[in-house]
Amino acid sequence: MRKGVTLDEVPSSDRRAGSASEAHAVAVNGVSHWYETKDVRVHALDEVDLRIDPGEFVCIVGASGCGKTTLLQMLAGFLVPTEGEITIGKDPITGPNRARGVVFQRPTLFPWLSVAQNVSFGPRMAGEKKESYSERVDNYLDMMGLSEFRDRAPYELSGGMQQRAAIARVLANDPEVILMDEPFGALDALTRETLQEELLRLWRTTHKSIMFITHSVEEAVFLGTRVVVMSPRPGRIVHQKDVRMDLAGDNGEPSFQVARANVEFNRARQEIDDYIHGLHV
Ligand SMILES: Nc1ncnc2c1ncn2[C@@H]1O[C@H](COP(=O)(O)OP(=O)(O)OP(=O)(O)O)[C@@H](O)[C@H]1O
Repeated sequence: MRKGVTLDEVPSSDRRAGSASEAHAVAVNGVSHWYETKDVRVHALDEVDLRIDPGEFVCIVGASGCGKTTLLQMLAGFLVPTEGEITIGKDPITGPNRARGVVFQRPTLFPWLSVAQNVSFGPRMAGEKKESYSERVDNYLDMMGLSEFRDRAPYELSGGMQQRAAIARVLANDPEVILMDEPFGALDALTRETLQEELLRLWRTTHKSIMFITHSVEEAVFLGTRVVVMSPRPGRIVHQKDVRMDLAGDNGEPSFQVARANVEFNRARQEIDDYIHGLHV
C-alpha cells in the first residue's frame, strides 16, 4: 500500500482496507458532554465532529482525562451525548448493538465458559443456529491462533491469549465497527507488538472499521490510517493526520522494526506528540 497520500487521493478500491458502503459510515456531529454528579459538573467533551468511513482504522490519542473513553462509550451506545448526535449511516445510535463491538483494556471473558463458548456467545444469545455461526467462530479462533485452546477455560490462557479471545468474540458478532479502548495497554511489550501486528493483519482481512484508543503515539501511527488528537479536557479535536505509509518488512507485512527506522513514521510521531503537548499553534 502506498503511504503519505491523503484519503482523498486514494481511490476507495485501493485503500489499505476498503470496501463496504456509506451505510456504515460513523458520523459524530457537534457532540458535547457533561457528567453531572451530586456536587460537580464535569465538561468532558466539547463540540466534537468526527467521521469514520467504512474500512478506516482511526486511532484517538490525547492526554489522560481528555474524554477518549467518553467518546468511545457514546459510539458503543453506552452513553448518550448531552449535545449533538452520532449516526451510523442514516441511523442515530440509541443504545448498544452487536453491530458495534467493544474490546476493553482487560479482556472480559466469562470465566465459566470455554474459549470457544465465549467466542460463540454473541451469536448464540442472538438466537443464531449453530450451522450459521460455527464456521465463523472456527475461522476467528483460527485467525487469532486459538484453535487448539478452544476447549480451555479463560484462566488457562495468558493475558495476550485472553485478549485475542476477546477480539475473536467481538468479531464473531460480525460487527460493522470495532471500538477498542487501549486493548493492549495491560500487556507486556513483546506480546503487545505481536498483537498489534496480528490486529493489522486481521483488519486487512476483515475490512472492519476500527476506532482505537491509545496513549501510545507510536502504536497509533503504526496501526492507524488516521490519527486524531484530542485536547485536554474538555476534549476537542485539535489535529487529524493521515498516517498510511508502507511499513512492510521482508515478509510483506507491516513491522515495527521497519517503522522505527522509517523517517516519515518518526516525523509523524513527533508532529502528533507536539500537538498532544500543545506545542503546535
Ligand atoms: N462517570 C463519570 N462521572 C463523572 N466524571 C466522569 C465520569 N467518567 C469520566 N469522567 C470524567 O470525564 C473526563 C473524561 O474522562 P474519560 O475517561 O473519557 O477520559 P480519557 O481520555 O479516556 O482518560 P484516560 O486516558 O485516563 O483513560 C475525566 O475528567 C473524567 O474524570
